[in-house]
Amino acid sequence: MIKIGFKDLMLSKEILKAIEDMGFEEPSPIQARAIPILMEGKDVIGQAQTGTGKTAAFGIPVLEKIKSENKKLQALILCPTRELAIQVSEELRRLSKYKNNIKILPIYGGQPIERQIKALKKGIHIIVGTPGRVMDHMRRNTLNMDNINIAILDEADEMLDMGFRDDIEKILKEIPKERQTVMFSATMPKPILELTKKYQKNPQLVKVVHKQLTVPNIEQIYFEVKEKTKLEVLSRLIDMYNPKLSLVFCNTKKRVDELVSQLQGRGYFADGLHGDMKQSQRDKVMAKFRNGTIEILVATDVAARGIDVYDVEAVFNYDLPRDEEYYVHRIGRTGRAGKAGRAFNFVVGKEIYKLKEIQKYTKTKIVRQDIPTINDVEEIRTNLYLEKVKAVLKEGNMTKYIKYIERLLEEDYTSIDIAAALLKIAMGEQSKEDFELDDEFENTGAEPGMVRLFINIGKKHKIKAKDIVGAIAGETGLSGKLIGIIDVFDRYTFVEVPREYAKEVLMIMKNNKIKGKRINIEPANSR
Ligand SMILES: Nc1ncnc2c1ncn2[C@@H]1O[C@H](COP(=O)(O)OP(=O)(O)OP(=O)(O)O)[C@@H](O)[C@H]1O
Ligand SMILES: [Mg+2]
Repeated sequence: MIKIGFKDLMLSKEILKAIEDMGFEEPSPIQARAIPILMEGKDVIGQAQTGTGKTAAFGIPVLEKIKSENKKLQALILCPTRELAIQVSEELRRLSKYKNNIKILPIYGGQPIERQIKALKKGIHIIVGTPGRVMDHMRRNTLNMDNINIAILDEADEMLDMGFRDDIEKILKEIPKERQTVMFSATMPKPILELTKKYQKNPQLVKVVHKQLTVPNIEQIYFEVKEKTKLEVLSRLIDMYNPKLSLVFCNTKKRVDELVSQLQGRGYFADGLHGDMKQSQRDKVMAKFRNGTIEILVATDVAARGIDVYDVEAVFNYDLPRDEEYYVHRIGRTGRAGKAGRAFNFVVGKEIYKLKEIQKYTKTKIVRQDIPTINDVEEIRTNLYLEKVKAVLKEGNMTKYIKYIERLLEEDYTSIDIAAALLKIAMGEQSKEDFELDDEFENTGAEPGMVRLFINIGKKHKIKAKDIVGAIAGETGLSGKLIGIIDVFDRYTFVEVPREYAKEVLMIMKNNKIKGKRINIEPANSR
């Protein structure tokens, strides 16, 4: 088969330049096949696996079709969630970098409608919106749909599903009939294909066929767990694999909130995303996740469709999804654009049958693994350190350090003992086992095995419990789950840490700052 390049797709030089800036070397299969058909003006049903560039597959032809000198609205893209509407409009902005007179506007609920109306008045060529808000504008007559000649439904199956179907129908009825109608998704359940007949004219089915519905570069694993142990298993997996970013799916908003506070309590940088949150809050969380301030995003299925965040290395189905399609979309948040990813599934009791259904539907094998023991976590952690040591050895450049080690060798220590001692320090484990209890740690009122530390955080602080736990975990290198928080009171708080770590925490945190504020920390018995 001849490889098609972007240059073969009859694109304008502005688009080709933007594609190059974005680092796309060659079109993905769905792009190579769908772009020419869309450029011809035909209706398309496009299906291809998650993370394979469907956005640009419809985005590039849309941008090429816009006549920017005409200040009228010419294209409408509908997306199921606000986060996706924002993301798609960002991708279009990047693609239109050198066609900078094309105006693109995302419109979604939660944002003040007046602001959107004002922006619309300036002349917008492409709208990327959620059905609800687009309907809102239609009712207010703030959208002139008369010149739209292409309508795109991203995540078409989800959008046509239940709740949105009426809205979509009303919106499409407002758009002139001689339009192009396009639908894209990674899944196209049969009943939905039948529905498209109603909206599309002689649609071309562009399906990038694969045996599996999910991408092969995602390693898929399941664990048989008890409901009670899910949190512990999740923590161990995160400690073990140390993914840059993780996405954890729960089935309800309540479960999301619960898990977020449990993870924060264990010192992880976690936050939640679900439909009950205010838009501004949702935007903040997404932005923090994209820039890595939040490392674990716990979400309902609002984050399952279309969301493209670069460093998501692991997806957890903390609760198995209710239907098979959602499995495909959820795990598809990792392993995007050819990168590797891992998907972990927690299976409780009879849910194993559900998992079998999922495997049948996706035509993939999800491999069973034993729950990692604390020793496994330790083993993997150690391996990570040893890998680091090897990397430094490979780099060389150690003359300076060799000199120091020679001093110890002269004192009759063996090199193997010295190396072991250094590793112990590097792994933050020095003096743990032979730690002697000082009197100051007696009677602090903590749980058995723990020591309570008093922290004075001063007046008018904006420090939250999770900041404190997070800072202690970060500064001391102790995994956050070893530290418990009691509560943040007016000017002070207590934390509980395991006895063997108390001295170390105290030493490191003395004169330390949390959120830029100097804290005062001491054993709680002196209170
Ligand atoms: N030709 C290409 N070469 C390299 N990267 C690409 C190419 N096309 C798109 N990408 C990048 O791949 C990532 C995934 O693309 P996109 O979000 O469009 O996937 P999708 O097919 O819509 O997935 P989903 O089904 O999850 O919505 C994006 O970061 C995008 O910028
Ligand atoms: Mg997409």
